[in-house]
Amino acid sequence: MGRFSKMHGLGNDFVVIDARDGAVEMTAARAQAIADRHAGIGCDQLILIGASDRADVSMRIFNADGSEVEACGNATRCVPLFMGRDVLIETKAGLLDAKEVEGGASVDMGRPRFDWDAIPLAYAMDTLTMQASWEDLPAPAAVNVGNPHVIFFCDDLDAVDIPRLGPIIENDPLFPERVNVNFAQVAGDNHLRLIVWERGAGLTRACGTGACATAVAAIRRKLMIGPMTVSLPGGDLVIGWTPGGTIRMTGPATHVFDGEADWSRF
Ligand SMILES: N[C@@H](CCC[C@H](N)C(=O)O)C(=O)O
Repeated sequence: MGRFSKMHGLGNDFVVIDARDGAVEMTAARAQAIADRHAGIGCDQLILIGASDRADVSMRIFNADGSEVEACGNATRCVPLFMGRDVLIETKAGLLDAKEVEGGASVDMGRPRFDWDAIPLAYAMDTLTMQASWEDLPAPAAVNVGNPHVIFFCDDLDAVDIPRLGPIIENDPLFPERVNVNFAQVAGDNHLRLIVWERGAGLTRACGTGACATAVAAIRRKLMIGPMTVSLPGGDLVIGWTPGGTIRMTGPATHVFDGEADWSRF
């Protein structure tokens, strides 16, 4: 039997497994089976905490479809809660410093990247105002914050058919590694509304890296200067970034319950 914790950041939920002893062998099929909300435990992402010789711990991230990815902002805020202390975390997106704060955590999410081949896109183009269009959506921006994001600043978020457009854009050949699709609306001074269609997980209540990428794109587009509040369906994050610097994300993290499972059954 192996132990796990069920955690979430603004309703973006995780099964977190301590695999520092190397006892859990994770595959795409196993991650997908555990994440299944009907036949498994259920989560948007499965998080595997491992040993690291460069940081306090390492973190591997699997989407609900089994794909292993580089970054997850909401899960990164859960790690200090899971470990019971501030932690330096080794991820495929680099070393991330996560500190507990009242009700959650604050994380340095590193430097965003904007080159077309760093997103990555299939061919060269400006990533601040992309020459790409999908139906009536405005020209998007693209930002890599460890993982790839495309961001649409919409006049009326409620008028966008996100469940239909999200998967079309996620799987467009312009994005060779697929993409997380962010639909944002300016809601006030230093305030954005955001709904995210996540690569490999679909609509989630919140996406931390999506909030970071969208805040950075809003600052690059000179829509606001930050720090800003990003309001997602699951609640609010505060994101700060100054050009050339790293992104600071602060927000809630919640430990729901602990459980035991026989991983060989998945
Ligand atoms: N929910 C996460 C992002 C998880 C990974 C993403 N779906 C991807 O495929 O890159 C967050 O809070 O950032």
